[in-house]
Amino acid sequence: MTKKTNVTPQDKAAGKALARLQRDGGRAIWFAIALPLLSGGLLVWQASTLAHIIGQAIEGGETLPLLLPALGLVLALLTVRSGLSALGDWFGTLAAETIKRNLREALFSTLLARSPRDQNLPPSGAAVTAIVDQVEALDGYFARYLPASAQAALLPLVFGAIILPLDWVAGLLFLFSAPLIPAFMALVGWGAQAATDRQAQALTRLTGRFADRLRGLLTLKLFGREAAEIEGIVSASEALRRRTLSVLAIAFLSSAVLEFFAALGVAGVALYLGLTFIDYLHLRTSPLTLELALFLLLMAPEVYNPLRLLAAHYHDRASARAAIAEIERQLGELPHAATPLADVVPRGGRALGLALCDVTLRTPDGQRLVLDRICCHVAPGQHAALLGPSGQGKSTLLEAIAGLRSSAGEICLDGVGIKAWSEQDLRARTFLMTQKPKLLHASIAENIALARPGASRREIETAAERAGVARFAAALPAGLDTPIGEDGIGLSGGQAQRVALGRLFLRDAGLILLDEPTAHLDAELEAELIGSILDYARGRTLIIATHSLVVARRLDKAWRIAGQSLHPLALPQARKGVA
Ligand SMILES: Nc1ncnc2c1ncn2[C@@H]1O[C@H](COP(=O)(O)OP(=O)(O)OP(=O)(O)O)[C@@H](O)[C@H]1O
Repeated sequence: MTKKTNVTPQDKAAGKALARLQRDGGRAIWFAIALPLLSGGLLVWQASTLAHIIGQAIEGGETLPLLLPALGLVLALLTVRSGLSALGDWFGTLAAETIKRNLREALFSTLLARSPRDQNLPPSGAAVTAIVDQVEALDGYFARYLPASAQAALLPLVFGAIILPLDWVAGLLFLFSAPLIPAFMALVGWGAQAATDRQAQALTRLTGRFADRLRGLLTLKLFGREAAEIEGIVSASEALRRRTLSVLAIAFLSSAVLEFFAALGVAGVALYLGLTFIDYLHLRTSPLTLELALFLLLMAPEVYNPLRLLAAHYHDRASARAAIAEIERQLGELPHAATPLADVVPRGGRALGLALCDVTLRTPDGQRLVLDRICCHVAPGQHAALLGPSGQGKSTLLEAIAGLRSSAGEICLDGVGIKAWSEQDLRARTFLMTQKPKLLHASIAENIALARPGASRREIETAAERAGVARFAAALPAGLDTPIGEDGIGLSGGQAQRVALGRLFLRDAGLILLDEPTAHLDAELEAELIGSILDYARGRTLIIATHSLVVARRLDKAWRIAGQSLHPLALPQARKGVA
């Protein structure tokens, strides 16, 4: 088995990304780091005052009333330090929440800005894990690890430097033993990063598998594959369990190393003080007072405390680096800022003419040629049909015209290449209904209104009427307000198709692209809906991909896709408005 023994370029990149994200924490992160340091400074004052009180009470014979102001000071210091700690924690949480919120916004907006047909888009389960779980894994790094690492780097040295002039033996013991602890911890935790990386990947695999199988639940049930799938999920969970345990084993081992050395250091100081008091050791030039001995004893655990804190949060660093690597593996390089997105406002305007010149389209994976150097022209306001056997490229062509697929050659809308069209203008002026339009988990009315936010109830009802939705919605318990499940559960295939088609009538598109809009409908309903579509598309350009010659005959012209080419078809035209 190969073990990571060096800082890999991936680690370096993750470190840089974390440093960049840290800036999003603003001042809060600096307060989260500075307040515990201040509290650490006050600790020296508190310990020395307490040692003074006990020393004066036992060696100086001072009475309680005389010591009351000092006792009050200790109490005040305790209160202030607790306040500083709580405030530090609060700022740490605030900074971490701000960083996570900004990162989620940036990741999600960048994901939304990409084409849904992008070949490199991660599976939805993996994207959810990256944006929700992996971003959450950064919390401990900013809220706890960063303040703890600053305390571990500074406080033991400061405490050691304060103690050194008071007692050189204890000072040297602290100054030498404290740095040894992180060194040994680093040795023990050498493989921690690799183990945490493996754990993050196992989590993505498990969630990805879960999300995928949930979507295909019906298919699994129909083929009686539930037991096999449970086995698959159990083995993915088992892999995650093993990887989590190996991360925990490293964390426990490095904590044990720390505790061992810290206990040794405190015991060493106690032994040295005890032996000095009973005159076995004579390493000091001046006599050891009770006050000084108490101060040293009180400070001894505090020297190691910041290191203990660092050990407790050390895995947060490994988790954060693994999370960054996993996010970048799934979603690409971390975006610097959120991608500005604005909802498209549907716009009216004249019909858009379409011209294809030597257009070549490949499958999304780039492996196969779908259409080879095709040319055609649809005049503004003309209605055209795309026919052809299954799998020949009708959907691919419609999606390319809508700017969702990359293409070679020239696709021009209104005389302008679509690459020159802004995403906003393209969406505002075109309408594409895909073959499997997505319905959201919302009411029928809300699903239709998706096409025009702010549409009035009257407009939604008219759209529902035109799409043949109103007829079946009237029989539902809440009419158009009836909620539908994910993917149109609760509606028949043809009903779901009509709800999606209802969106067309809320847009004022200059180019309408419909992919088999009547695939699930009987002949009568098909004729009725095509009539409604043609009526609405008067004065607009319309292209319908269909297998139905009846539909194609009602349009102005038709092409047949076959053998990677586009062939004009002369069909006897049906009288407009008549099936
Ligand atoms: N994501 C993908 N990755 C690889 N190949 C794909 C992908 N999507 C589609 N294809 C391939 O592209 C070709 C064209 O598919 P397309 O969906 O455009 O055909 P179609 O004519 O619309 O078919 P149908 O009439 O069945 O809807 C098919 O051979 C299909 O296998």
